[in-house]
Amino acid sequence: MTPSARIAAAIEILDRHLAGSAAEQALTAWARSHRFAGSGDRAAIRDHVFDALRCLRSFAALGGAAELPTGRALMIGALRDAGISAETLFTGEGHAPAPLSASEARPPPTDLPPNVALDCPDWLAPLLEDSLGDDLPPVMRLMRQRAPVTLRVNLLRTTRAKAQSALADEGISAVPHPLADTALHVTENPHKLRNSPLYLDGRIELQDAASQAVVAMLPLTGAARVLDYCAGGGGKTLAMAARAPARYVAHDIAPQRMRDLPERARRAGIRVDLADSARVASLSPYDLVLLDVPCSGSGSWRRAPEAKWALTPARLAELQQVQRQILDETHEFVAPGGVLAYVTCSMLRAENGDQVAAFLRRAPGWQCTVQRRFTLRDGGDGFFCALLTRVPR
Ligand SMILES: C[S@@+](CC[C@H](N)C(=O)[O-])C[C@H]1O[C@@H](n2cnc3c(N)ncnc32)[C@H](O)[C@@H]1O
Repeated sequence: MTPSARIAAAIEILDRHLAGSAAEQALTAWARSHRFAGSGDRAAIRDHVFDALRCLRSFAALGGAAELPTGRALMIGALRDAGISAETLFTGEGHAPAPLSASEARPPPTDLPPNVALDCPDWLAPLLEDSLGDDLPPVMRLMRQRAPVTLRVNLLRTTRAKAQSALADEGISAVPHPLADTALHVTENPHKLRNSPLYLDGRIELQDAASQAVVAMLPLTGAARVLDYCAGGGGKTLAMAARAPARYVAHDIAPQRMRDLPERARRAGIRVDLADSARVASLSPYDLVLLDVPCSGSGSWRRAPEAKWALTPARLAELQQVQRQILDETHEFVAPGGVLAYVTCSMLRAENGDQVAAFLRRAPGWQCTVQRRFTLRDGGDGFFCALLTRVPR
């Protein structure tokens, strides 16, 4: 496919998304009806679509969208944002999009309002500013870019240096990431990872660097029993188990999310018990309970940009309620002297420090010993981790 034809495909997919389909669904539907498109075409089109979703407001404004964005406006805006003249690709020739109309060809505004330029929803700007202060503009600028591809090296199976060199032998370049001693930042050929023997035999996993840094903060040494209460796919369960031996118990309100965990654990040389709520209670107390709670995901909007635009004040309030509830229903599982680790991939104070402060007011006999927030400026996704210790009586 030509660059213009890829843009035309992205326009079609974005229009389908703007009409209500999830972006992944719209991409899959397009690929099914265009089987001639090769993997390189599909990857390039996907990049166009996700770039546009990350930068929805600014691209729409640069593309001259009136009220609501359209696929065409987004792609015209994307080209202008990259300093490329849209006329060179919107030629109408072959499979290229139709030439620009007179209104589309009008020069774009030169000074976009700050929330538009930063692709920040208006209602969220004050909340993000309250949380990030002067870091808001640089963090939101980074949020407009693609997320880095980062690996976690399974230290049970290899070392970071050996993994780096084995990857290089396969043509995959990676460099140590400063945020965690297990992290490698992939700088070349990330598309080769899925078929790499290192991935297939459990020596590496895809995992964000800040996510790994959070796991490195957990007091695992000497812990005999560890519960991952919101385990999901089990990324953090596996990362913990690769750091220190213990009995690892994984739970999730939606157990089907953990369906790949046994196979991933087997590949990684790790044992994990999957447990329902009754079993979680019967196995308590735990030395460490990890609560990687559901949240706005504001730290990972680069990877899931639809979530940035879908979040509403009502949904945020609902999430805060679930977070409170999870803290309240699990803290009794922690042994005296043990730790409740409260983690989000959010940068919003309302889901982080405010939740911890409110929990400490509700639950006497607990203290917060460590609290750290990561932003995109640290080199990974945005995360928050607070270690709450149950003071022995
Ligand atoms: C942030 S994700 C977990 C990601 C996972 N820890 C990882 O590292 O791959 C949050 C998870 O919490 C689960 N969840 C939501 N509400 C819950 C609840 N009340 N109790 C337990 N798990 C819950 C969701 O199903 C989701 O899988």
